[in-house]
Amino acid sequence: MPTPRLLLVAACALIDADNRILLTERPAGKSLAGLWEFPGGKVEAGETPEETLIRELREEIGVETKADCLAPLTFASHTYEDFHLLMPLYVCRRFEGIARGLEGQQIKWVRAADLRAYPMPPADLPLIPFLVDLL
Ligand SMILES: Nc1nc2c([nH]c(=O)n2[C@@H]2O[C@H](COP(=O)(O)OP(=O)(O)OP(=O)(O)O)[C@@H](O)[C@H]2O)c(=O)[nH]1
Repeated sequence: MPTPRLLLVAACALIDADNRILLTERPAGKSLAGLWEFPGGKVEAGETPEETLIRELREEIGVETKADCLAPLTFASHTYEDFHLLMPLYVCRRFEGIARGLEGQQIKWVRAADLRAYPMPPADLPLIPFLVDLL
């Protein structure tokens, strides 16, 4: 079996003053619909992962942040059917704005210990212990 193409996606664990993490629900019609994920998206040509996250946080949930406020935590490396996902996970505690689902998606602030109650894409499951340790 040939190795599927590599897809670079940047994701962010946004953390509020109560140490809760923001999850967003993948909308109906998309792949992995209904699963809860970290905000983020594909790194487009000419973007750094930090630029991707600043753009996606603005577009998806109306939150403003800066590259300085994005700290690398860990990454996911997972083979899906059509691609191999490489997904750096950043942590961000400093942001402006009140997060809301600007694309019609549900959002939830979740304690690290409760993350497993939310069905997540398989690539995300190995990331949970890093957040539990951090928080
Ligand atoms: N943003 C984000 N994407 C994730 C996570 N976990 C995970 O497997 N992914 C995958 O990474 C890709 C993110 O791409 P995207 O979110 O920009 O893509 P998209 O909305 O166009 O989705 P689509 O290409 O499935 O239609 C998706 O295939 C998604 O399933 C996560 O925690 N956050």
